[in-house]
Amino acid sequence: MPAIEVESLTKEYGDVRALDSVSFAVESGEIFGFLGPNGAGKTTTIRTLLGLLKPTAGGATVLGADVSNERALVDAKRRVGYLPATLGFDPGVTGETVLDYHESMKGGQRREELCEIFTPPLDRPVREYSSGNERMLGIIQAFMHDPDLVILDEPTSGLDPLKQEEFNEFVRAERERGKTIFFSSHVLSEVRRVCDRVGILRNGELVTLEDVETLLERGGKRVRVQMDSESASELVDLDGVVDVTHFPDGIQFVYTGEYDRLLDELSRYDIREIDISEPPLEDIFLHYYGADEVTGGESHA
Ligand SMILES: Nc1ncnc2c1ncn2[C@@H]1O[C@H](COP(=O)(O)OP(=O)(O)OP(=O)(O)O)[C@@H](O)[C@H]1O
Repeated sequence: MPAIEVESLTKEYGDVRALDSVSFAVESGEIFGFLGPNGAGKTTTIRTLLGLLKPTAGGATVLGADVSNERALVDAKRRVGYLPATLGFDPGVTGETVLDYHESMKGGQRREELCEIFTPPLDRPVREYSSGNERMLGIIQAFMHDPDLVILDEPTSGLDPLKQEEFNEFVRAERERGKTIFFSSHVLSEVRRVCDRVGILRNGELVTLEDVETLLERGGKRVRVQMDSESASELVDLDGVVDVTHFPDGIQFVYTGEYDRLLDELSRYDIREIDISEPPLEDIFLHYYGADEVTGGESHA
């Protein structure tokens, strides 16, 4: 049984269609990346999975419970952890009190262990917390009852790079323990390091659903060649050459065709230097999002 199953899910807010017939499944024991620029519909999907919003059409199940069946969902949610994008802890109480409250609601068998990895100043009131400390408190809260499924909405926002990496390592270890992680993000590079599969949402529609390796393979290779400009302008006519940038000393492009064809073509020219590398994930996403939206999303990353 999949941990999450979403079937033709549509959600409208008045005239705004935030989700348009979205379908996907998250298998038990995987880290599933849920990606999209701001406003794509990620939070709407998560809030529907948690029973906080009613679908306009279609539906979903979480750990086998229909999200429209309140009673079944309440039972299932005991085995679910949730880290919202906006945390909203009471600013007047200490971190310790926040955790006591959550422990009394759902249990806290992993609380101590988590407080050693993620280290917010528990004796201080939340109003004195940096955004990174507040995020760490949220992470402890989401995992402390050892849930089978954890839903994370932009989990690393506010964390410094070192803590981000510790968090990513922690999440990978959770998968090894058989847990399922739903990882919503618009930080593209982090998804590559952590997730097994990704669903990409754009304007409320699921535009792709595949494993991260395939996504990268389909993205082709980035090729930077130092050569004279006349040869460079001939090279761009080769099938599979896209996203071309000309430089005074040569050319850079993404190549999505057969490698043999590229090597044959290159052998015809006088090449001073060549560098072939994986394109940044951001470039791959250009094909899914369109340039404006990637630029818009990046500024938040
Ligand atoms: N309560 C609401 N009323 C009206 N429109 C809403 C409401 N909540 C969200 N929307 C709209 O629905 C769309 C999807 O929003 P949603 O918050 O789900 O996107 P998101 O992918 O989570 O974005 P972000 O990364 O910025 O949080 C957006 O166009 C948003 O403006």
